[in-house]
Amino acid sequence: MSTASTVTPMMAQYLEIKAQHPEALLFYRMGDFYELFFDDAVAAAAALDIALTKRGKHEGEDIAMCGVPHHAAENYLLTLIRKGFRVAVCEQMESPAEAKKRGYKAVVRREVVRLVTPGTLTEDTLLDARRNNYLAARAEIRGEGALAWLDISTGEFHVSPCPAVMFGPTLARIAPREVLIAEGANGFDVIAEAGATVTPLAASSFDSQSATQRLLKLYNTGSLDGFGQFERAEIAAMGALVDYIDMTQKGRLPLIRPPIREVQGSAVEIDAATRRNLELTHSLAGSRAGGLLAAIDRTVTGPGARLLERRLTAPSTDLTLIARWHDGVEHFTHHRSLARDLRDALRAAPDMDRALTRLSLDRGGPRDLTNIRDGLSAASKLAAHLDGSDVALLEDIAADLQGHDALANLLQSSLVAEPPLLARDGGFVAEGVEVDLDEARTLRDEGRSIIAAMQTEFAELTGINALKIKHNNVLGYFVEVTATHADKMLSPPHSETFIHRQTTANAVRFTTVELSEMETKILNAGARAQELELAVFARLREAIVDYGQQINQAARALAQLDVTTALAELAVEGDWVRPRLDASRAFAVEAGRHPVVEQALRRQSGAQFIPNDCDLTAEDEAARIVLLTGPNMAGKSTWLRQNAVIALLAQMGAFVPATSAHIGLVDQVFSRVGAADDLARGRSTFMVEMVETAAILNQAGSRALVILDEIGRGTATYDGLSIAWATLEHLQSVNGCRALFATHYHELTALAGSLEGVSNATVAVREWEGDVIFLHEVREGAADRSYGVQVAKLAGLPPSVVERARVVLEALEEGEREKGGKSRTLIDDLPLFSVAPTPVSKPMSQPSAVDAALSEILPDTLTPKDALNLIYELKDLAQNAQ
Ligand SMILES: Nc1ncnc2c1ncn2[C@@H]1O[C@H](COP(=O)(O)OP(=O)(O)OP(=O)(O)O)[C@@H](O)[C@H]1O
Repeated sequence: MSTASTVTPMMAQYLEIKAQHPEALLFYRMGDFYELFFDDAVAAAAALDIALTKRGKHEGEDIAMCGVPHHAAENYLLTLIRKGFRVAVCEQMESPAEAKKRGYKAVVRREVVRLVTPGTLTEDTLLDARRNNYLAARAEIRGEGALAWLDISTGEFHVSPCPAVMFGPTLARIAPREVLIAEGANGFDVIAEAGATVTPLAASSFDSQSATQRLLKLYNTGSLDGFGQFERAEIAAMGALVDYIDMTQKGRLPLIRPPIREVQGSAVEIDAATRRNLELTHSLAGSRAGGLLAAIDRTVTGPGARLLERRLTAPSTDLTLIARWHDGVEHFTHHRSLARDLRDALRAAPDMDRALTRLSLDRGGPRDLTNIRDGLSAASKLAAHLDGSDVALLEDIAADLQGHDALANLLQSSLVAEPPLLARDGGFVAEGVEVDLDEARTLRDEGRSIIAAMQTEFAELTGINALKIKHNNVLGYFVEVTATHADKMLSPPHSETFIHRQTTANAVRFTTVELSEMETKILNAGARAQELELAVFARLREAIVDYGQQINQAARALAQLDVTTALAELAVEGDWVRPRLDASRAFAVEAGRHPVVEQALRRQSGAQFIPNDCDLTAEDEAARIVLLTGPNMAGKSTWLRQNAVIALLAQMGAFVPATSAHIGLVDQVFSRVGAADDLARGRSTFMVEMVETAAILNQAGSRALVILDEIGRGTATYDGLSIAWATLEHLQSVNGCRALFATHYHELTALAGSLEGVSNATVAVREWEGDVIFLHEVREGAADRSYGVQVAKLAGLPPSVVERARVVLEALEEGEREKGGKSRTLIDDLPLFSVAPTPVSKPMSQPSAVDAALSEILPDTLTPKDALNLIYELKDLAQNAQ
């Protein structure tokens, strides 16, 4: 059977378009629906949980089909993107009527106007207002790597050299949704591990020469030198991004800001494991609630929240910049009512960056125009509030916030207060902006009353009271009189005005030049009003896009103000202090707290967090290490992590939860927890621990802050102890960094005496009636013992097990004392299996013979002699029972 003949022209068009987008689901527009066919339909119906139907046959088989209504498409898109699909949106490029003009059987022309992928979203409904949505690209040229990343929804564009070892850590920091990589290049696993979608591109997208051309064209400039000196790999990565956006947006490029080149070392280096352990943006359980970011976020705008996350995920190493941030926060901690007013005004500031991107892609609506209007007006109000503050950061913010009156006024006078969502609905341009538009709207809205007025006018003119103006689909508007008035109307002078159209049994119908003009006007008025409004829209859109750079600047200033006031609020609310930062190697925190644990304690039990000091101040280039011992649950991990968190908060420009903090700049933070299960990556617990420890020992420099929590516990005692021992020595002698090292190997505490810069600290506990009470106080010195048995008891281990453990422990300790720790003999000596554990509570069985005898005794009836005999009897019974 010839298949070609069975393919309808429409299906042929579908197949042709689909063939160009095999990797995406094709949303094929048919009237008010997007239809999906074949395998796309099957996949989408399952993913969206919608009905799968059939439509005709192809090659003898039913064609599977499903569809989503055009007006609700965004929600469906969102679900599909979340589930990892890409979608090619194919629109009708002409109306069916236009197609017909080309021929009876002509198929409506359709084109893919956009490819929707996780990294190229622009719609508010598809995006999280408080998070950036990055698309990244990694290029490598002759061993030199680079990463470029771009949030198309805001236009932010960054690039940085990125050697292979930094690929994972950088991805962990920026958390892109989608990463482009050359086909056949390395790094797929790293991207997958970072939770991003991998999109392989042809190597030609990464060609640095065509990349340069693309970038020059994008910025309409003759040279890239104005943006900085880039390595070839950086240009290739940026070029690939631009190429991909061109591809997905089908030739429309959004406003992309000039790339900001990040040099290595400008931000604190934090690898993926450290981010996880410190729970910077997500808790260990994977949710944002419970992470540090959620605990410190007091921002009131989406752009502010995004900036806060960028700051926390990449704290600065630039002392001047950090001081500038701290000055701003400090100013608002002293001017609290000003901060409150500013925050109230900020709440009204919409997300200008995202509105601007949509407008530049011609995907915006009237509300994007009013977002810019309201954003600029909020900006100028805020600038007025900031007048007179002599803090450099705030002066710069104020400067960026003002001077936009011309555009703000234009938008103010052109737009209604609350416009509709879609431009084609009309009604967003204010009255009085365009005479023609006002007239068109009057005609459209008041058409009927104008016709009614005309009817009165004609009735008066002809003296025929029964004259009516009517409308039908064949004639349109017409004047109708009854047959009795026909002659009068058909003879002069009226015949000059009224043109005969139709005679029916009872009536005669006419039109007039004025009426048909009016009809055309009325019929066209709606379309014309729409057209005029769209023209105003296009004009305003252009004015905004032309002014894009200044809008971005104002939006950035708003975000900075939001972050600065939010950090001030956090500081006031939690009694946080401004840290002292300098180029020394100090690390002295007094009464530090962990913000997340503190908040959790308050919420759960109302318990107070016990503040603790930390002194890690190092001499010159020497190492400084505190070895922390103490029982489980005492608060070791909390103390370790709170100090790393305090350093990061300080360098992101925040105040810190302490009564004072002096921190010499930190440029790397490493945090490792021993024996963290990492089943997801399929490595054994101990292997993970060692791989991660190796990374620290190989990378940590003298400005690193290292936190090691029970390293070595993933293996046998002596192996673990030896590894912990050697690790500590390496940190001290080779890395020369500042480190906190929590361990349960008490043997290590001896190193404090022999290794320069190593000291002991312990978390204090008190013992009371055999139980342990946690004081959560970190003190100098080593823990005397581990209290593991007591902690086990607290955890609800059966009393018999706890009791047995206590006996074993005592024997072990005694053996150790007597035999110098030869544990093999010690264990041999222990009657480990010779005695069955004593059950503390007896099973609910029959009463014993002694019990039975006792219950039968009636004491008042016994003589003294009987009583004595009974005692002998009971004793015998008891002995026999054993
Ligand atoms: N400074 C503190 N003040 C009050 N409570 C605290 C403090 N530090 C820790 N805690 C409480 O103690 C609990 C245990 O703390 P943490 O996990 O730090 O102990 P740990 O010594 O590291 O225990 P493990 O060795 O078992 O991991 C915390 O969840 C918290 O509720």
